[in-house]
Amino acid sequence: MTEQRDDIYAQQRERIERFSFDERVVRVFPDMIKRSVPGYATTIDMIGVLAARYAQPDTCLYDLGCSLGAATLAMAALTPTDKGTLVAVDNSPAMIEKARDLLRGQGLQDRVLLRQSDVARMDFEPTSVAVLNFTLQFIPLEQRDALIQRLADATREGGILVLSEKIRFEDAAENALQSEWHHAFKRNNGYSDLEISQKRSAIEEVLLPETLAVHEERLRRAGYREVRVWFRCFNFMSLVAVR
Ligand SMILES: Nc1ncnc2c1ncn2[C@@H]1O[C@H](C[S@+](CC[C@H]([NH3+])C(=O)[O-])CC(=O)[O-])[C@@H](O)[C@H]1O
Ligand SMILES: O=C(O)C(=O)Cc1ccccc1
Repeated sequence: MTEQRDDIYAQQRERIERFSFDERVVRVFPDMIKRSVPGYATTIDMIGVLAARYAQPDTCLYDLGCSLGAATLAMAALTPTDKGTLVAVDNSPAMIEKARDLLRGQGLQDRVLLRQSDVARMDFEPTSVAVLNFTLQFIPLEQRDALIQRLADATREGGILVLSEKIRFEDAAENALQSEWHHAFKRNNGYSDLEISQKRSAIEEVLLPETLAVHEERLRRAGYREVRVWFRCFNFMSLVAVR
């Protein structure tokens, strides 16, 4: 399949609408995320590695906010079929529709349960590996504590949550510098200043980054015993929290 280039914000727009995961975004999503999130491919590869290490039999392996199922594919490739049931969830109908085609193309339609659902409202079965790979950042702030608490409660002892997020820095100068580096990354990946600035307006009220300290504190409060940063690049990071 040829990947479609993301040119959604290339033309000057009169009005910038709130960013949403609609058909237009879905069509260019693999290109968009690769060119926008530093280290994205590494997070996907290591989710496979971590799933292989922490998956327990008779549990679910959750990919929450799965988009096109990249993390699910990585987990499926590295975990034996008897080590947990793969469950991939997203609330965007357009994402789910395309993810279903992609999973079928990989022969994984019977191995992966694909669900269209709001992860902040769903019930969790016992789990050993849960993944929120750049998803929590889109959940309303007031719903985040309860979601993480319900996930922690559903996680078996020794199980993990992989939490990847765009982060904010308390210190304004640090925040500005890290954002500037992120924009430099995007410019080097072929986005123009106009694209960068229009996309920034579109995601402003939709993607709400929190500080690393806020994430760590929430995870500890929910009952995760160990919380470790395993990856960081500019204002993007990924944590492993062990129950
Ligand atoms: N409340 C919600 N419930 C379910 N899904 C949601 C919700 N809010 C947003 N989403 C979904 O979360 C995904 C975020 S993208 C994740 C990348 C993927 N994890 C990947 O590893 O490729 C990250 C990004 O685009 O920066 C989208 O598919 C949304 O529809
Ligand atoms: O593009 C950006 O500036 C981001 O912060 C990441 C992103 C990636 C894909 C959808 C929305 C935000």
